[in-house]
Amino acid sequence: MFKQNNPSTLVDINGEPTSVGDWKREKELGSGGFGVVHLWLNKTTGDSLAIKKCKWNLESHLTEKQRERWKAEVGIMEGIRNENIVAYCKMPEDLQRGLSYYSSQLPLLSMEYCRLGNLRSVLVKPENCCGLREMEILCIISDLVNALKYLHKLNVIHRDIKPENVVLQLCDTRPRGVIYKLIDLGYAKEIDSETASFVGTLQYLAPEIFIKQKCTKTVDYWSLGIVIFEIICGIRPFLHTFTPWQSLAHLEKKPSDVIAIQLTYNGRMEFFTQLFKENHINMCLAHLIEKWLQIALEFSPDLRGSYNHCDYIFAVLEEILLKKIIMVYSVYTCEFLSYEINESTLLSTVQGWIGRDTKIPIMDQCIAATQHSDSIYAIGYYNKESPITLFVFNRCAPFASITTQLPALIKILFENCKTEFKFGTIKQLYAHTAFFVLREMRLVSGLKFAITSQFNCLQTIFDKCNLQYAQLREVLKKFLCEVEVYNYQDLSLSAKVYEDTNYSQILEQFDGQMRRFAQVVEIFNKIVLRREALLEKFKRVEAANRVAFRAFHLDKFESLVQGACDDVNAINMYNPSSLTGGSKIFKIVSDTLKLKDLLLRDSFLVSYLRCVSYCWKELEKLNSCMAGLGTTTPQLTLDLRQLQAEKLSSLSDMHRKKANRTQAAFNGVNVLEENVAIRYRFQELMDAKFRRISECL
Ligand SMILES: Nc1ncnc2c1ncn2[C@@H]1O[C@H](COP(=O)(O)OP(=O)(O)OP(=O)(O)O)[C@@H](O)[C@H]1O
Repeated sequence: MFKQNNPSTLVDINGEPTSVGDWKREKELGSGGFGVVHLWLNKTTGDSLAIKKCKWNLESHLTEKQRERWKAEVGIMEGIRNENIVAYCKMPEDLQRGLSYYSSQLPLLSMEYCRLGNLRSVLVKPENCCGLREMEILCIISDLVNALKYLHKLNVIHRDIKPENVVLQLCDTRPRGVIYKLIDLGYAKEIDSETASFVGTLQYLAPEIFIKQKCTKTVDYWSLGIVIFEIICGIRPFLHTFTPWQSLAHLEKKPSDVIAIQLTYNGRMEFFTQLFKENHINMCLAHLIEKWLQIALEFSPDLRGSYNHCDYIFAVLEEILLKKIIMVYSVYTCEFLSYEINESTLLSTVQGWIGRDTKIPIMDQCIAATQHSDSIYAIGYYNKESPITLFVFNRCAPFASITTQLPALIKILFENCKTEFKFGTIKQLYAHTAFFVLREMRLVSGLKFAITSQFNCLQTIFDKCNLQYAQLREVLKKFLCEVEVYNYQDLSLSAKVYEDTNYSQILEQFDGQMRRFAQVVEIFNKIVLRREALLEKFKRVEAANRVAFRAFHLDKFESLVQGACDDVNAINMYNPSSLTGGSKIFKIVSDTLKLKDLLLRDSFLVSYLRCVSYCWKELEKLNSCMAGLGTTTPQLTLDLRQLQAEKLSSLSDMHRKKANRTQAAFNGVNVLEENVAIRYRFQELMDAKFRRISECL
């Protein structure tokens, strides 16, 4: 480290400043073809800046055009204000002075520092070898669309969209705490400029750039398509091991709906109209994105993306992001299902789709949800932030006989274990093995999540049952009170009134009412007994729930995932010969299958699920029975009141007055107990059952 003539600046051996006043060059954030980006930190204020400068040994070799491009980037960046494009930051004067003393004529680009690295560093993680998770993908798509729409509106084409040019920044307001930003507008240029030139990282460039056609916005559509495919599947879609020139001829010949071309293990060229199967997104979203990729990855720039307006391609993506896709986990078939829904999709419609896909008849489907909804519309269960919102169980059998699907390449390896695979295929085999173990672990975690949700739902139904039970008791008590008032008034009547025919008709009706009430009470009696039995059963389920998870062995799945990811890492980094045979893959896959099989056959888990199904079914029956009584009994009460009113109006004024006087006198006394005459009148109705239930009320 040398102190130079500027006293507050320190420089390294190459004459590059490492410290200017309070500012210290902390580390290199990355470098590309021409530039190198460093992190500068102010030790007093804690401020940070990412400063891009031309590589020191390159500057004198740059052509005039390259110099212009460099200056253009700084110029464009200064005028840009978009949350998904890295922000230009004016350099503090002292730092500017210190740095420019040692830098060339080329301007420095000072930007906000995005501390979470670039998208490439996320993609190279072994657990992402077959693509990122859905939520992350949706965030990236949304952020890139926002940035590109903005640039295109300003008539600027980025021309170098690739994972290295997407950086991650912390963001408190985002659910995942991350925002994605585009960097490197070094190749961006105003639309309507001259024909395309070779710029950018070749693998992401639109084909017309290689054949020197006019460069339009559609080059960004192509690169965006390649990036989106890569974040979903983990590899680029078109012959990812070929150079762009090698793939060009094949791209030219590809039909419009082809969104990927791959060499098979035996050297055949395979064309795909769908995403590679080894990815982590739901089927519903996958189909929508496949359709979009068909317009983004159209070979002809004239046809690519533009339908009837220039932002059509972004509008389609935005529409996809707004779609409501409900995620369902079927415990019976141990799989994830996904369905596109809207505000008017009925839950019964979704159940119909589930029935079609899982073969669980609707009447045997038991639906548990992460969020509670009594709505008949499926939308009540939709939650954008939650990966699964509905769990479906088969009341009749915990699990179907499940055959686990292996990735196609692994199947080929197992069927032809003597085949010598090329190194590229072996790498892919390890990636698919890691994908397979990750997927199986996700399915097993889904099952655990399902069981937890089912238990929570059962508890909610039980609480509802208790509430309904208490309400029903109140309703029945109220009815009994009405009866008491009725009898009470009856007590005060003279014999003459009893002979009144109209009145005796009312009495008959009353007797009828009481008989109906006796029936209600009889049902309630059964409810009491059933509820007690269920309470016992529920206590057992509660205790079993705590041990039901012991069969899951998620720790063992985790170590299998770790092992598979370590192998992916090793084969990508240093190509060890120990991994070239298929035995390691065979072991990981068979250990995973064994673990899953043990879980699905676990007798405790199976009987636990059966017991929950039984409780659930019984509770549902009980609740609907109570709901029925809950509506019948108030009606009985109303009818009784009506009878009372009729009775009173059939009495003369004198009798009514007498009745009221007596009522006042007997106020607060339990008439049913005290009055012998009334007890006689209703003794037929107050049979043993009835009295037992009255006591229990
Ligand atoms: N603002 C920033 N915050 C954090 N890291 C950054 C920032 N800007 C750039 N980087 C890192 O530096 C790397 C190189 O930056 P950049 O792409 O701008 O250089 P380049 O020389 O123009 O590259 P290319 O060869 O693609 O033209 C990026 O991939 C990224 O990892």
